[in-house]
Amino acid sequence: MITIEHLEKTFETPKGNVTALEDVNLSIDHGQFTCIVGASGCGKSTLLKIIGGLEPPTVGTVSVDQKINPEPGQDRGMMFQSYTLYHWLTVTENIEFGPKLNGVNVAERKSIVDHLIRSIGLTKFKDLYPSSLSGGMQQRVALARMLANDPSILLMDEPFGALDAQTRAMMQNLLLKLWEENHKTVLFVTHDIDEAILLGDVIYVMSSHPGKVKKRITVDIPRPRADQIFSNRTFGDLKAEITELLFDENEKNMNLA
Ligand SMILES: Nc1ncnc2c1ncn2[C@@H]1O[C@H](COP(=O)(O)OP(=O)(O)OP(=O)(O)O)[C@@H](O)[C@H]1O
Repeated sequence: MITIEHLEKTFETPKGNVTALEDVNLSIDHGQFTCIVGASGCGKSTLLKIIGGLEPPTVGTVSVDQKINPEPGQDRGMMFQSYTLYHWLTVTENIEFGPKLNGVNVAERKSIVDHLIRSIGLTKFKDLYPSSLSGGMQQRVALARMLANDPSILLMDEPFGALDAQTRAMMQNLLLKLWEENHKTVLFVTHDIDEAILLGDVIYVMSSHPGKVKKRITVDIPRPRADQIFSNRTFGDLKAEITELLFDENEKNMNLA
């Protein structure tokens, strides 16, 4: 569904060129849950923005459903670590914002919003504004707002990075539940190795300066995973492997600093 070939991204800055990504090649199947882990600055966000059409590649191609280097589109929903809800709109209005913009009629909008608000467990909070919600609740609304446009690809940039451990575990379970219902294609950036193994079918470990794919790892652990995964032997082996791969990158970053 997504194929990336020889992707390079160089930013021109007053201090010279910064090559964020170099010769990145990867391929993501329809319905696959793919995680990207890598040291800070290895180009994870840049990669997601290029796939989302928010940044053009310098060299190479991103093909999404056979469209080459596509502009931003409804087929790709994005979610970020920072809380990005419209603070002047209620929970309901935030979720129905996209469908309304797309001219979806009132009855259909209501059905989309009711279903999503139930899925994220915020029915009682539907008329509140974001400022009255906790961080975890805001991210649940952000998830619902992304899903309201029914994108086939979810591009998620450390969406749970700012949440406490318990809220994060709850969000991971919610995302897995929704993904198991509809099997959308997910590209999920995280710093958290446990999270990547819990969620991903495939993990790309990136190296930095410039960002490249260091290793593609298949997570061969049966689903559902949430309850038993931490005692799974494969989990331990994968965690040790990824930790070692990232340790080298963090060392490299420290030496560059
Ligand atoms: N708009 C920009 N202009 C100039 N340089 C940029 C720009 N965006 C990103 N970069 C540089 O590209 C590199 C990759 O940045 P990016 O934010 O993609 O990394 P990241 O892996 O997502 O980092 P983090 O994990 O810290 O969020 C960094 O060196 C960054 O400084």
